[in-house]
Amino acid sequence: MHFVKVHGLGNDFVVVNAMTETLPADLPELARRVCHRYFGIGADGLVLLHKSDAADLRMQIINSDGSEPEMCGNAIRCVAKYAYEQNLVKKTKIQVETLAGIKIPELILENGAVKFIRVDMGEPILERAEIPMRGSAGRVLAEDLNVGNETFKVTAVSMGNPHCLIFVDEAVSFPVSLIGPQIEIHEVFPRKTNVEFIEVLNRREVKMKVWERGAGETMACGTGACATVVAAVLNGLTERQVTVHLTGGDLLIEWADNNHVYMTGPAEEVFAGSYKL
Ligand SMILES: N[C@@H](CCC[C@H](N)C(=O)O)C(=O)O
Repeated sequence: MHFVKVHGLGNDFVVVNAMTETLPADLPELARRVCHRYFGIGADGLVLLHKSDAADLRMQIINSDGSEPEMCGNAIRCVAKYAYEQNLVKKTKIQVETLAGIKIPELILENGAVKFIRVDMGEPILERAEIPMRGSAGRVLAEDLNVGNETFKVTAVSMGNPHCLIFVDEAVSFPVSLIGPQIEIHEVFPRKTNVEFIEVLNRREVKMKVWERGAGETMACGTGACATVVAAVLNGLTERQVTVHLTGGDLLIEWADNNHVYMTGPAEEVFAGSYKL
């Protein structure tokens, strides 16, 4: 199976063109195998490119634990760059079908090369039941969540996939890998959740650490950065255009007046190879 290893700010993926490669039937098992850091290629997720009847192509992502999320912000930037450079599409504004609907990455070129990708991530979902999160109807804003013997103030936002956002005094020293997995599988999130720990630096900059559903702590999360800014605005903490500093680098996020969230950041191809099925 031919693949390309890519990353968006260290959030890394194995990309396979499923339009030309023959894949085994058990895709969750394939994802677990190729993503394994010691016995496989090593990645946070497996990304498959398919033909689409509704868009230029369809992106399917499978987390390293074999679960299938609705959307991935860092992967979609990598996919857009790959599709353009491999001539799978011959335009700079690409429609990509995902389980969270059609998203639109736009390539920003410098001297003919892709420098950044700006993605129209669509509208955030704020209604509790649609995130989904259990409890009475309405938005989830700075609401108490009991985790073990601690209580956190959480805000919940879906960018197609669920995010539980917590503002903390210091992101870098926060015990992400202790608290993150407990919230990921908390009973109030019926489809589990991604968890973000956010330190507000000023009204235009935040630091964020993430525990991802199905992948654990990663160096960056694109949908998580978008959800972070939506949560920060809703809590009155930042402006609508914010630089999100992640472990792997920065994303510029704008929650625009048309209610769409725009994410701008890089994508890199690291190497290509073939994997023995
Ligand atoms: N890293 C991604 C999100 C990948 C999916 C996530 N783990 C989930 O299960 O929702 C991003 O950049 O958005």
